[in-house]
Amino acid sequence: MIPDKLILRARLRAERDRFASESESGIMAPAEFLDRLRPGMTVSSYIAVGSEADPTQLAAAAAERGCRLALPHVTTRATPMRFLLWDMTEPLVPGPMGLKQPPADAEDVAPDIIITPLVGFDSRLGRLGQGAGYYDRAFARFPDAWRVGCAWSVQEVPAIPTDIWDVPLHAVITERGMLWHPET
Ligand SMILES: Nc1nc2c(c(=O)[nH]1)N(C=O)[C@@H](CNc1ccc(C(=O)N[C@@H](CCC(=O)O)C(=O)O)cc1)CN2
Ligand SMILES: Nc1ncnc2c1ncn2[C@@H]1O[C@H](COP(=O)(O)OP(=O)(O)OP(=O)(O)O)[C@@H](O)[C@H]1O
Repeated sequence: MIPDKLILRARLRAERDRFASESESGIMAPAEFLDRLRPGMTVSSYIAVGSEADPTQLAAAAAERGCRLALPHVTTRATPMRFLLWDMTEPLVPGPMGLKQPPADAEDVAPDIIITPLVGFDSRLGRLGQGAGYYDRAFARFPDAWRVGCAWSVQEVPAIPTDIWDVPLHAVITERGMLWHPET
């Protein structure tokens, strides 16, 4: 039986905490990720909170290759997440749930690549997030963006339960490398 998303989320957060406290691993940019980057692309990253996998090396690699960086910005669940222009030197401001975000008056941008924090994933590139629907709604708004999840390898499970609104990822990057199906 496929466990319910709530139960799975709680288990995988605990798994992630344990892995992060025991491991020295970091996320590095795999060659297949670097191959996608083109100057002028807009790449949305995120600022890791707690035991989340830290995508800083992915964002830095994108900036080095001439991409513009963006970060997500949220206020309340009723308001869609925005993607705001950011360069790695600009200061961030505290947001809800311990997040660090660009100031609300930063420029809105349309991302070509969305690097997404994951609670869990499966080999079919199914994704489990925080459950607020921020990324699901963003993927519906930017259907042409390349969706790449970032996680620790211990966050992989045999099958993520899917709801009708779930949009699968194109790739997942962990400390072990990149999982994807190149024909997609
Ligand atoms: N680093 C990071 N930035 C992000 C997200 C994220 O998951 N991680 N988001 C993804 O949507 C958006 C913010 N949305 C969020 C929605 C819910 C919770 C949340 O419920 N957090 C739990 C604790 C989670 C944990 O223990 O790992 C909480 O505050 O109780 C956090 C962020 C945009 N920025
Ligand atoms: N395209 C959409 N438009 C409006 N609401 C949506 C859309 N997609 C998802 N939602 C809502 O958002 C919530 C998403 O729940 P779910 O448990 O699937 O989140 P998740 O995919 O794990 O996390 P997240 O998207 O926050 O990273 C659901 O309540 C769902 O009704």
